[in-house]
Amino acid sequence: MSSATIIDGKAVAAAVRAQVAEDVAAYTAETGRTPGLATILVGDDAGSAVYVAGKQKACAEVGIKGFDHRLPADTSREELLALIDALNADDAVSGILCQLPVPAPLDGVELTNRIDARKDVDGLTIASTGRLSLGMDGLRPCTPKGVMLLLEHAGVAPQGREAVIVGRSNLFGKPMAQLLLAANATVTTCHSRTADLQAVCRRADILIAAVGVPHLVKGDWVKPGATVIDVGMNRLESGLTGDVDFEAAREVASAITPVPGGVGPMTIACLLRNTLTAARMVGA
Ligand SMILES: NC(=O)C1=CN([C@@H]2O[C@H](COP(=O)(O)OP(=O)(O)OC[C@H]3O[C@@H](n4cnc5c(N)ncnc54)[C@H](OP(=O)(O)O)[C@@H]3O)[C@@H](O)[C@H]2O)C=CC1
Ligand SMILES: Nc1nc(=O)c2c([nH]1)NC[C@@H]1CN(c3ccc(C(=O)N[C@@H](CCC(=O)O)C(=O)O)cc3)C=[N+]21
Repeated sequence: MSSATIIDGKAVAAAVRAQVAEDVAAYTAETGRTPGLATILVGDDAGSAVYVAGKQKACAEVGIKGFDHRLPADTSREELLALIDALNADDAVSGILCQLPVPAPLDGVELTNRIDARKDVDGLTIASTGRLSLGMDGLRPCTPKGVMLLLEHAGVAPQGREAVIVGRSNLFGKPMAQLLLAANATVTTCHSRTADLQAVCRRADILIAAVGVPHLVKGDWVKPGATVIDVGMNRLESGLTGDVDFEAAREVASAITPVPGGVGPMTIACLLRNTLTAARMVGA
């Protein structure tokens, strides 16, 4: 029985973070400035709080100053827009991230779009999204960018390959499709209305699951020799689980990411890198 190479996202992310730490030190020595990342977390979702804490801790480790804004779930739209305006104007803040989803009736798209495009370290504003789809340079969404780095690390070149993404969110699926298209893959994006999802998945040389349904992707959905990327982050009583049946898929795939320790750590590493890029753009 063959078994896939496990793509060690934790190790790749550690290497990216070490490089960012070096680059931040050089930037600070040269300019006398310290890059800063402001995170905005509205409400008390436990999962979101863990992610934001992870982001803040990672900042401290690479010499980026963290500004941790936590607000109650009933914070008004006006108050949040005013906070974002203040952060946009603050020279100590190079990057701003509004953790999604935000509690109803707040509009995550509206809030995200209030962020100055030069400080958009999540790459989720209309401007950044448009730049990506037009093939212009700019800040790219962290998780899709992290997946591209993992593919590169695993020696998987997307050019000419069939890439199938399950999930079409603005946060991940859509920008992932754009990055793979830019890298000359043939891209299919699936969602809850896709007919015969299993058959579409089986076409994939690169299969990416970002759904939020534990173990949706079964072993026999994977084409033998494919690369499988599991973006899913499902907090079950048994622990953190992805969207792929890892034990079954690893017997069929040639390379696969685990959960945890796969894509998640790359998201944070790419966020740090985007923050330094933003600092260079805004001179903060
Ligand atoms: N590792 C990381 O850094 C990150 C992890 N995540 C994780 O990835 C997962 C997806 O998150 P996100 O991208 O925000 O997705 P959303 O929850 O916003 O969307 C889920 C997508 O999956 C599709 N979908 C739902 N059920 C099915 C199904 N049975 N068959 C096929 N498609 C289905 C939906 O289709 P439709 O559009 O038709 O409703 C939708 O496009 C979550 O587990 C999340 O926690 C997300 C971002 C970063
Ligand atoms: N504006 C915005 N930007 C985001 O980037 C964003 C967001 N909103 N909302 C939610 C998703 C999810 N997300 C993760 C980040 C890190 C891990 C991560 O570090 N995961 C670790 C495990 C962490 C743990 O143990 O809980 C791992 O997979 O090894 C996971 C998920 C960012 N997101």
